[in-house]
Amino acid sequence: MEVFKTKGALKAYLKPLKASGKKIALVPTMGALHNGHISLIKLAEEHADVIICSIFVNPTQFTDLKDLEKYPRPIEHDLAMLDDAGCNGVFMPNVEEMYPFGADENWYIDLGNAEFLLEGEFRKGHYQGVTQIVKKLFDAVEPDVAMFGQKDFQQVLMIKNMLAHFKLPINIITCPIIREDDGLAMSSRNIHLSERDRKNALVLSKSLQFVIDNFDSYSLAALEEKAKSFYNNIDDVELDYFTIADGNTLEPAKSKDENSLVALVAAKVGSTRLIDNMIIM
Ligand SMILES: Nc1ncnc2c1ncn2[C@@H]1O[C@H](COP(=O)(O)OP(=O)(O)OP(=O)(O)O)[C@@H](O)[C@H]1O
Ligand SMILES: CC(C)(CO)[C@@H](O)C(=O)[O-]
Ligand code: BAL
Repeated sequence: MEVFKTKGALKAYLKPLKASGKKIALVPTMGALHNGHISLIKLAEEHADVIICSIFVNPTQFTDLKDLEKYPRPIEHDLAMLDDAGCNGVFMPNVEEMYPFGADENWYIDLGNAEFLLEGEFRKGHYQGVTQIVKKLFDAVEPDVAMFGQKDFQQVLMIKNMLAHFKLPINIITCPIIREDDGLAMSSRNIHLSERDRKNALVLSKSLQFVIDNFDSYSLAALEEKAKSFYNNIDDVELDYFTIADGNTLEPAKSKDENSLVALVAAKVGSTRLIDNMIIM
């Protein structure tokens, strides 16, 4: 497995591969890898010949400095996992490589109204930062396909809107959420959970599963209310939102007949903010 710290070295590696017709997949990550990330690498193997994983903790998408500072960076462990998974190349630039004129460079694109809902409401400007770095990663790799996890449901929508904005010919593949045996969605931030937080964190997947299991039994409003009641009286868990939304607009679903329905949740468990979702249809 090759490791690249600069765009130049990465492009030099990819050029002959592209010239010989190889298809390139990009798997963007912020590192601290787990089996969710590895599932993206494995799925990429079904869509491309050469898999590039990027590891970059992007400062412009963090709205909370403490969250950025404590983001885990176990780089040796990450490289070993990627090598085992059969990844061909890792792009791990530093901040100067991605933001040569400083991380405060200008960036704003219209991502539609969904930018301001859910995560966008609680992490203002987050999706400008995400699309800014993903555009830079796309420019560096010029992949045929790029893999993203459904766990960040809204992120996939925002990246598709960014792609439409720039008319980029990249196939975006959304990968299913990989969970621990007890249902907790894998996340790099899970390592911050204390033993008690780890148990409490199950409320996210349980409340979502409740909606899936009882969808035919209650109205949308009753489903949402009952799911939210899972969060009453759990010490140290603070619900940011629980919503059943239209999967295309992320606006609250008006009826069960929408083309696409998804239940999404974000909650602070102890001091760790987690998100999760389940697609209803
Ligand atoms: N449990 C999971 N299953 C499948 N894909 C996942 C999972 N967790 C993260 N991903 C995807 O991996 C990619 C990189 O995500 P990232 O590096 O931010 O990891 P993460 O675990 O989501 O970390 P955190 O949520 O703490 O930021 C994203 O496309 C994300 O949606
Ligand atoms: C897509 C991404 C790598 C951009 O920094 C990040 O938001 C993530 O890991 O989901
Ligand atoms: N996985 C989404 C990246 C973030 O939380 O900033």
